[in-house]
Amino acid sequence: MSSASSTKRPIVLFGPSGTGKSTLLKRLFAEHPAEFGFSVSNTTRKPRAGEVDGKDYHFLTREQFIEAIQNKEFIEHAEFSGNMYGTTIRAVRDVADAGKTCILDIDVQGVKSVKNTDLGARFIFIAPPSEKELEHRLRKRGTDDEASILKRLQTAKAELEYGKQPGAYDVKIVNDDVDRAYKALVSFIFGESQD
Ligand SMILES: Nc1ncnc2c1ncn2[C@@H]1O[C@H](COP(=O)(O)OP(=O)(O)OP(=O)(O)O)[C@@H](O)[C@H]1O
Repeated sequence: MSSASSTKRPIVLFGPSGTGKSTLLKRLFAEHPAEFGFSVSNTTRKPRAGEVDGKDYHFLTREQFIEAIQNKEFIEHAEFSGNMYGTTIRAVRDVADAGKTCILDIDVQGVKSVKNTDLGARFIFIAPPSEKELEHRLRKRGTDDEASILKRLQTAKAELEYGKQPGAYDVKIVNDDVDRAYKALVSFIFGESQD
């Protein structure tokens, strides 16, 4: 394998809401700004002042977006407040072609979808020390109301179940102590298993 894409295999992080994926990624991007990138999302929302097509988002019409869904171009897509948003396989490949490792922070449906592509991704399951601790972190984070917390905990059960399936991930990192978890993350990402 010699193409840029094959040497920059995307990294998929998944795991229940509140396990600390954003916390770990924030540190990774801060310490290695040139090496990693996020893919540019697609949306049917109108550009806001200053937003650049292809940089902030790929701005599509609803018709274009629906056509792309039908052509199976999306890894994941969803509708929020009347606008469609999604990540395409192409957008992930673009990051590798630009010489960076694409990081995807997605849900289990997205994970399954990436597995059905030839992106050659590596999968990292970020797990909480326990369901109790997960609930504690979500409450402490203070970004969600009670209904949203309960919904996240419900979804978490299914995600933890998925994580038990054989072949679900390449590595599981329990985010008990954030420094330890971060070290495990970096060691896997830069480790020998990269190619
Ligand atoms: N190892 C840790 N120990 C204690 N608290 C942690 C740890 N890692 C993260 N946290 C805290 O837990 C909360 C949830 O973390 P974070 O927002 O990074 O989760 P997430 O997995 O990205 O969630 P979401 O999928 O909802 O974006 C945050 O308040 C964060 O500061």
